[in-house]
Amino acid sequence: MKPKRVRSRLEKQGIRGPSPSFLLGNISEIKKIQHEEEASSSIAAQQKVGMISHNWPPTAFAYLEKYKNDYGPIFMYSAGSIQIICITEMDLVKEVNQCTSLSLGKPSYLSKDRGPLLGQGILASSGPLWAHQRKVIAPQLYLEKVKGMVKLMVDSTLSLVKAWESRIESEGGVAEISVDTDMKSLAADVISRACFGSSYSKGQEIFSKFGLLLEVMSKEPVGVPGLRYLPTKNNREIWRLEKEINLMILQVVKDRSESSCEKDLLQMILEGAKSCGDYNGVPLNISCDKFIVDNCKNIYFAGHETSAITAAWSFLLLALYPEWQDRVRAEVLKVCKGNPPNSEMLRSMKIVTMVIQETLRLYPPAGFVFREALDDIKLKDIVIPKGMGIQVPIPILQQNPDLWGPDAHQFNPERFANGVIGACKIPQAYMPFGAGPRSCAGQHFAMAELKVILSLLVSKFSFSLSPKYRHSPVVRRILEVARSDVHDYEFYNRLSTESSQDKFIVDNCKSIYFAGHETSAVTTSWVLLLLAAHPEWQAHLRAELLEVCRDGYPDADLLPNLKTMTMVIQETLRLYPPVGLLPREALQDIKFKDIVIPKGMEIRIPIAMLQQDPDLWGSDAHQFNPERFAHGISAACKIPQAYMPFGIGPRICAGQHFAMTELKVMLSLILSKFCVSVSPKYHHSPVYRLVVVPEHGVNLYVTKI
Ligand code: HEM
Repeated sequence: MKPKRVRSRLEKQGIRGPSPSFLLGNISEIKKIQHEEEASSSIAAQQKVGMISHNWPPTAFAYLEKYKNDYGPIFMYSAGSIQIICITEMDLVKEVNQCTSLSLGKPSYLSKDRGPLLGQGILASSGPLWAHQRKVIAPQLYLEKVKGMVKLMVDSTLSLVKAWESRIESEGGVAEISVDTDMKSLAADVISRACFGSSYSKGQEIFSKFGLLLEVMSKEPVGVPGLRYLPTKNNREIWRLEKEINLMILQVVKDRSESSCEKDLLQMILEGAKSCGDYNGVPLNISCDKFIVDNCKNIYFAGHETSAITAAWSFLLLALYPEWQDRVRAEVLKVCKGNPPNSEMLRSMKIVTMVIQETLRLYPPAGFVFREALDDIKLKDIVIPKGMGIQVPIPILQQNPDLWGPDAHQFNPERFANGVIGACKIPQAYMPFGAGPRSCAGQHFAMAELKVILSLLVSKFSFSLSPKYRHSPVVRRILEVARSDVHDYEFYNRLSTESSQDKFIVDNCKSIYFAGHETSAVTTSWVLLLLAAHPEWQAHLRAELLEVCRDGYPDADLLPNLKTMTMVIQETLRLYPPVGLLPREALQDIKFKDIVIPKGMEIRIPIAMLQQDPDLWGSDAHQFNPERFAHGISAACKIPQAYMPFGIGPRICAGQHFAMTELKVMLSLILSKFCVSVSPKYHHSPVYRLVVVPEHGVNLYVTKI
């Protein structure tokens, strides 16, 4: 049904929402609301004075808060071609959760726009195909089966315990550990063992590629018509990874003999694939191979990052609330008596359970329960038209003070002492694992895994917060409908509007920060990378520094004598100019040479291309050769005006002397103390994101001289 008709049917029933624009719907507006909120977020403000607030949903979902205030607890909005009704009213939430009709399915964009990740597996499918998959997969994750998997969870966690023990010892008793990274590897190990049994190392390889696919796909918005078919660089990478992953999974299946007695999740998917022809006589239209591949990917997707991030949040909260850390440790010691936990012990851990429940309330990994009306469907007294997406925002409901009391934004596991029913006025508002027939099939698995991880690590280690930690929960929009990128447009718009005095001050502070921050930072990184790749120039520079500065630091008088340094920076700025394009707009008709450029036309000068044009710079234009600047810019290039890393003309960078001084000071201090070489992890991929940046960062080996 056409979006306009769908909306008008809901409008007639009193449901309102912002008017959508053609093609993008409310995507641009949503993006703007988010930008504004994130810039002035109270979380950021509190962070500055060293406080951590758990009330993050109003920032991460600022657009939903705004629409809720403007249009009431049930409202609609539009994300590209997708029409969505968002429900925060509990009576209707309950109806959605209790609805068992197959007419309420998963949004079709999940298997379309997110096809390479989810395909038609259990997470994304609907109707009889989902019902068949649920019947195959869910029983394998029931409590009884999970009991048999506790040992593999313990084995994985004990490997991490060993690794942390030796690290802490080598670092003198205290180590600063990036817990979220380690939790990701641990959860990947657990799910690989559970899914692939004895072939789990192959599984790990597959899933590490899947992690890459996830990362590439998180850059792609959903809901923008036709986008997934375009052969963009990102899409081509997605297609390549998808093909590789699918082939690798099928190879593991092929290697597994017919008579395999494995009891892992893959085996049960293989069994299920044998009967994937029909469900109660309804043909399912899915090949065996696709059934297997998509469900392997779904289980990994559903069960990896969710558990990893929950474990990481739990440790953060325990570090923030040492009294709860002590209570967890005391309980584990009492229950396990120094032994690794088994399923019986896990069942007796009340405090650990409460801490996990409270963590999942404040930081639920899934932002929404998503559904789609596959037919017109009546929920309470609202008929939701076929094709409408339905969203229930989990974090907003789980921190609603009307439901949870005045301490709704605080960490207080005690509220779960008498279970979920004792914790919340309407217990159905607690839904970290979703609700109803489509609730998380792996929740017993996840709870067991989290209890194993927490109990083992808290009994062996004590956690406190590193001063480097910055609290900034964000929503990675993998499954949520997206907002397209209008960043460049907004940036230039903001620079050109000056009205009040305050605005003048605020906008110019922001402009100076924007203009002077990332540009200098990224140039320093590129210089260091180029010097790491060209050790002969690194040696020249170091010799110059010794000669000019002796053992001292460079001061204003010495800096002009650093000739080699200037050449190296100039050559870096030629090859990697942070500002790749110079934009202008004709505010009136304007004549250049014999071309009249009409008012309103944007003009772009591609700096990066001009600075590597062999006709201007010679046959070594693409090579790093600072020598070309030995006699200044005019000798380096046939037409010196083609060198414009700082722009050109009356609008040339006002901070170029500041930048050159900053670069020289930073580089001379770094290089006089350290030697750099390229790490094998470095992957060269310069990309243009407002400034030209190394896509995967710059990994260097740094050794002290
Ligand atoms: C803390 C950890 C986890 C959280 C918070 C979580 C949360 C969720 C949520 C919110 C859903 C969607 C429910 C709905 O739409 O109503 C879901 C679905 C699902 N989860 Fe989990 N999950 C976790 C771990 C796991 C694990 C470890 C596995 C597998 C081993 C798993 C397997 C699944 C599956 C198969 C589904 C699809 C169910 C269906 O559509 O029928 N999850 N999960």
